[in-house]
Amino acid sequence: MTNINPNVLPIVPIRNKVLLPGLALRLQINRKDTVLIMQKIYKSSDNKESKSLIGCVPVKPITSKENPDENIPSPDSFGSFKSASPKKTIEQTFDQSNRSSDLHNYGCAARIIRLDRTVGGGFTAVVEGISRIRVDRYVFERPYLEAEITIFPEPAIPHDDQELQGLAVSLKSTGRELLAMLQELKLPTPVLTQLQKFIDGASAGALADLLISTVESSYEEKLKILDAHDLKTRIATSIDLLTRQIHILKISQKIHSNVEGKLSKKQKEFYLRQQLNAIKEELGEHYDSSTDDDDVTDLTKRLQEAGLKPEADRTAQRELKRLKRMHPTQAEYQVVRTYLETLSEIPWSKSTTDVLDIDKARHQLETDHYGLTTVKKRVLEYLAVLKLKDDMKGPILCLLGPPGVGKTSLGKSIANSLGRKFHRISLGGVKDEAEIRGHRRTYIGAMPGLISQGLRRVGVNNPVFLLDEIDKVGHISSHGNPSAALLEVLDPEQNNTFNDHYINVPLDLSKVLFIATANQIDTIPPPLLDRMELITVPGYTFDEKIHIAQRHLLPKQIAAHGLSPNDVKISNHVLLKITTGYTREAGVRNFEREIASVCRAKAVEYADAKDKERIHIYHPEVTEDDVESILGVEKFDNEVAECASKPGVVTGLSWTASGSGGILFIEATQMPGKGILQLTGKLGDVIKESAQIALSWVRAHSFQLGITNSSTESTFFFQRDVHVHFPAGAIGKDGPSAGVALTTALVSLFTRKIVPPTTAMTGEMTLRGIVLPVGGIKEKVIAAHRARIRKVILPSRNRKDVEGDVPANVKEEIIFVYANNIYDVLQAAFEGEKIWVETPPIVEVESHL
Ligand SMILES: Nc1ncnc2c1ncn2[C@@H]1O[C@H](COP(=O)(O)OP(=O)(O)OP(=O)(O)O)[C@@H](O)[C@H]1O
Repeated sequence: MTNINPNVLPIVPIRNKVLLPGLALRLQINRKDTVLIMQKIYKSSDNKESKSLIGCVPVKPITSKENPDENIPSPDSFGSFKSASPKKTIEQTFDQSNRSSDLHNYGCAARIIRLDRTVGGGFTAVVEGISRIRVDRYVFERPYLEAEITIFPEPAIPHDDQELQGLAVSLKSTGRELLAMLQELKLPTPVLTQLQKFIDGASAGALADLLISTVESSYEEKLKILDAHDLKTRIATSIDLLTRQIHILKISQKIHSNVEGKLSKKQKEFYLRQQLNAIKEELGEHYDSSTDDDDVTDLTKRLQEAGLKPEADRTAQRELKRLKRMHPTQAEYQVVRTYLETLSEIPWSKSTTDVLDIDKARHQLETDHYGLTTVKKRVLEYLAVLKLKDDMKGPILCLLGPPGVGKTSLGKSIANSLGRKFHRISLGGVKDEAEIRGHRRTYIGAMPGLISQGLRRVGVNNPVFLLDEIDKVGHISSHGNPSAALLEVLDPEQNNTFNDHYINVPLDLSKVLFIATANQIDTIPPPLLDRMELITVPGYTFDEKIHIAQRHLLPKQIAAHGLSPNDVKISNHVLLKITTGYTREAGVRNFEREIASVCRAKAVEYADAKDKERIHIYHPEVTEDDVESILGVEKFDNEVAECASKPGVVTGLSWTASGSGGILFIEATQMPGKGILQLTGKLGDVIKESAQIALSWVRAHSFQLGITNSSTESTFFFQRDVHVHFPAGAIGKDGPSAGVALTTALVSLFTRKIVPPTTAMTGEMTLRGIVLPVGGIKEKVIAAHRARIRKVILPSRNRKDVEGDVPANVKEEIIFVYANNIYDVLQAAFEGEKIWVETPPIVEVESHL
């Protein structure tokens, strides 16, 4: 880190103002330079003393020829002792256009005591003068000015210097005289007390600086005081100026007393307030009111540039008028200012140009994501329509799928392919309608809603908004109904006049391309669902995951860890070990995390070898053993193999709440009792009813299945209780699709016959034993494949789903058995074992016609 040498300081040119030691000044600063200077200052934290020092150097005065208005006394100098106010248009900023040759030779070293952002994106800094400096040589001018300086510490008055002693006494008495005049003006006591304290306590040099800054003087006079590092000259000049001011005050008081009677109470208050501000400002206690004026001008300009819609413009003008009438210390001032700032930042008419090149878009989608064919196809159709019709009206796409399957990154890729800006709005946990629609401005701490904030952030009115986790948005409550607000956002017929309570003028969202994502469908309110076109993004098979890893995740992680593609090589079988042994998910998020851990370890190894100059011993290949030493022992065993076969246990296929498929073990056990069926595992009503149906069917066919000895025996089931449990008890389960698995589990329990754990099943069963089709087949089958299931028993009416949707490699590795009725299921589940003593009756097949 570099130290700031106190003899070399960054130079901040200031216009029309002079900073003197002991005084504070507010500067408006052009952003680009500030960032650079601030970086320089704050980075060099080693040298605390000089840490936040800058040199404030006034710009040379413009001669009256160059600017004839400059030396005309300001009209507000009537009796007041406000310093000659700079022309409002000339800001006391430092900007790139100032060259060293424009600057005065003397300045003041200052410490930055506060830094605030302004509306225009710049900064204002409050600086405190420390000591006079002379600029000896500019070290460089770009990107900001920096100069070698000489510091002039404040000299003490030597005891034997009679002349200086005398001057100091004279300064104090002139100061007291000025104070007496001010007391007559009835200024507030705290200000006067402070001034009194200075006069009594401050050294002559400091007092000269302070008093001079409170009297009316021209820029040139102020520069003269700045140059006067010699005490004698400084005190003498100050006495002159003070005496002149006292004289002016006396005259003005005379006029004032004549006029005062004619002033209304309001005018008088205004007049006194002006004076108070001037004093406070000079004492460094007050904001620079010109800054606020600049704020308003700046706001007006920005509102003009924002191209507001007529209705918004009317509101803006009305509020601007109110703002101008307000005093900045009023609490309401900030509220109105923030509101106008928000209005000016909404992209009313700014938009990006769409790149509607289907071929390019196809290429982009293909490069960013592996697989996901349906989604890509649908997106391209969407773009094609957009190209032909030039209108975004149409259903909102909703990507539905488990976490980590690339829904968010697909959204980003769509935005990229369209050449649009992308913004993600996370709706998970949004319970309050105001979060979508904003708070009314009467509310303390009111803010615009997520949609308006998103527009503000992207700065254009045609971005791609990804409404993430739309299924987690809250429903009606005491805080309103966020999903109803979303409905308005997503409705192409209404969203050109979306009403954000904070903005309070209609916003046009019709150019925004909304894409929603959801993990599950059940919790999406039906009206919202109705507006959206669902595109399912199913979980990946191991094969797909390995492709994704080789093509996307691994190169991404290698680059993220500062390595080059040849520095880490992971073969497919090692990747397979990572995904099977360390992750259990439908998507690839954890897989990516584990790959990142491997890359991190390789990065350390690589850097180490490089440091020791033994790069030749570094091996880019990652072996299975490396994986174990980096990631530890495998977290997940082969799920199915782990489960020993037992009577009463059957592997079912589920569609979990997270939207992914999964396998689940249904456990049934019996005990002596009274014929009670107990069900556990956080089950919904439908699944409970399926269990009842299963038990009834088994009881009805108990003789046929060899469970009871005669078809009339009824005691068997009355002497025992049956308990069925669905493990992972904390996760809610529902739906009819466990019907066949439940029946099989009960048959297995009572017949003591075993279903191999590598056989899984799904399907609804009627009381007559007919097997009905269920949903989510693709996800369930993919999950079964992930869990190394060999045989899957499915309703025969689901055959088309397997044939149409399931990836070929999965189909190759799994045996599918399609069942019309429960007898087919039992036959397949018990793998040809003889399960019935009597030939099963022919079950008639339901007609679908
Ligand atoms: N098919 C794919 N091709 C390339 N990368 C993918 C694919 N699917 C997922 N990824 C990568 O997986 C990571 C996780 O994806 P992303 O964050 O988009 O998941 P998500 O589905 O939005 O999850 P969530 O529902 O939790 O928000 C990203 O780095 C993404 O690039």
